[in-house]
Amino acid sequence: MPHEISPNPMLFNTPSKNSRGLKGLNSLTNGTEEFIDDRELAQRKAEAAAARRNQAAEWLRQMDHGAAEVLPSEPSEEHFCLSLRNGLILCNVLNKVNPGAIPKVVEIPIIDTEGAAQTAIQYFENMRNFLVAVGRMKLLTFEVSDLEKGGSSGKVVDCILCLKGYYEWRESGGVGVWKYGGTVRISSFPKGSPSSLIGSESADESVDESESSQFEELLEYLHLSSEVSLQESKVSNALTFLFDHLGIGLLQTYLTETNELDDFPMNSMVIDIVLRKAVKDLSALLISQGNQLGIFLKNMLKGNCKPLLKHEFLRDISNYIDQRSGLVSNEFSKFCRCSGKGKVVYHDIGYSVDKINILDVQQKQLEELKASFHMTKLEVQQAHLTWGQQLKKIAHHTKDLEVASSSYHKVLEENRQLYNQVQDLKGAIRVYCRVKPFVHEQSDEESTVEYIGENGNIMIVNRHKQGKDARKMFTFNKVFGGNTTQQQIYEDTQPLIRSVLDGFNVCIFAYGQTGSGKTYTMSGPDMTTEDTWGVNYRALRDLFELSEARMDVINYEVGVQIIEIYNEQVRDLLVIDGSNRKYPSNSFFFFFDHPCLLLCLDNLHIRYPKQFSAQRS
Ligand SMILES: Nc1ncnc2c1ncn2[C@@H]1O[C@H](COP(=O)(O)OP(=O)(O)OP(=O)(O)O)[C@@H](O)[C@H]1O
Repeated sequence: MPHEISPNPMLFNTPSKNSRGLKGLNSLTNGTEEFIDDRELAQRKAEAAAARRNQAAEWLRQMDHGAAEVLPSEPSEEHFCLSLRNGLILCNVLNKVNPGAIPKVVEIPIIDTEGAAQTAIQYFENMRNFLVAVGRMKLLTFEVSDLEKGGSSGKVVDCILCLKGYYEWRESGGVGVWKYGGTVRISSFPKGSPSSLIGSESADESVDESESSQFEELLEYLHLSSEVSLQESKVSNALTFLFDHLGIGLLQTYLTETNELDDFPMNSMVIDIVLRKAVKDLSALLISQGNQLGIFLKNMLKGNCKPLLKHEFLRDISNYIDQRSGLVSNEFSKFCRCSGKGKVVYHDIGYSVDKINILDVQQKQLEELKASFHMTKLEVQQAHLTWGQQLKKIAHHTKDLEVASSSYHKVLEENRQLYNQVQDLKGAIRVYCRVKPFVHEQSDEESTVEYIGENGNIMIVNRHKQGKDARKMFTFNKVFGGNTTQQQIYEDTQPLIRSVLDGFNVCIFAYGQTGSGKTYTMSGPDMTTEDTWGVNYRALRDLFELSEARMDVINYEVGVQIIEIYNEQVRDLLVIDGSNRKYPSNSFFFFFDHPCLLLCLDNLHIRYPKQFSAQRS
């Protein structure tokens, strides 16, 4: 399949009014800027489009009789699309260009009951067959909707001109390169310079006739041999590459511009100016190349060089073209992109200096961000390292704690045993005496307590007796005087509560005559005031506090039973059913399955049962 040159109308199909021949292009290289307004630009574009459409229509008319009937030589855009919409002309022409490309063309639409819809489907089949065939031939194609109102008729025109170019190329023997809208021939080199490759319309008519005839002689000499076609093809390929490269470069530059900066003036005038400037520079380069090649060839024809054989001549031309292609390619690369860093340069586009600065600033910021990212990464790595070390330390400490904890439990057990041994040594049964102070109305009376010793002795005096019988000494574990506080009373009992939680039974009760202060000592005068709490409350408070403190080690269950012993009758005070409250027998035994704290809440006028014991297990 032949090589096709990119059909960008902005670059390659400059309308004749605005087209520039050799001299016109030269005049653009003097650095003067030419500006046109949007209106003029639009007008030029419309003219160019109409010219191309007319060219396409004319060719279709030549190729197909049917087209000559329905399609005028200068149709309006609407008429043009309308005439082609049924696909009939296009299919017929394509079958002429490439016989058998579309085997079945719907010539006369069948109008049946379903009417227009059916007709449209048949037309559509023509269009579809045409587009498929064109696509298969790797030619320019378009969408069916481009023939509808609002579609891009330019694409349809491109397709037809492309087909035309292909057809002409085939007709001329299918050698070398081709492009629609203008054939590429070696004869166009000297006459129109390489700029003629841009489009057939751009040939400079003012070229010297004598020069032209000299080149015709040259062509004669070369006999349009296949070698010439090969060189022609090489030149065209090189130029095509350059055009493509330029186009992509421009597009990239433009997109980079518009993406980076929101305020880029995106109007068609600016784009047109940029493209025109690019085309101008490209054309200048091509002219320069063409001139040099022209001079080279002229010199050869005039005999300035020594006579060459045909193959030497071809070799020299080939070398020359290779060399120049490389140079031009470098120029365009420089134009579009900086080599190396892929940074876009704008020295050929004056309006973007500010944007370069912005890009530089952004580049700088990016580098700063990279540096800070690098720093953060290092910090994270450092933190990771430190955490790792700390984790190791913690693991080490945890092991130490495990060891310490196991030895702590051993020590605790030892401590428990020693503690309870101390309690044992203090006495399994301890009897304390508390002297009741005089209450208000008794304040004038004389106390019978004559002496209270530190070792638990108390001396009682009977003032009604004389001599030896008047004084009696009693010994207890400890004697508490009349001004002893509730806390002091409890202090000697407190260690026994811990023993209960260590698995020992403890019984605490008060004994004494009526009004001697049993209730006062065991319960206290005022339950609501903690300072006056008696032994019972304090013992229970410690019991719960201790069991709570040991919660992590031991789970204690605390149960309560409250009984009343009165008149040798035992009653369970927590039984709701009154009939069962009494215990069946008069005798009452305490059986301690579990460590027990027996507290006497109130009077214990004991004649206490022989079996009663509060022995420690
Ligand atoms: N240590 C004390 N200090 C001050 N007041 C006391 C003391 N001991 C007892 N009392 C007072 O003596 C009175 C009798 O005390 P309490 O009721 O405790 O005696 P009791 O032995 O329980 O009597 P009963 O056997 O009749 O129940 C109460 O008013 C009490 O407040």
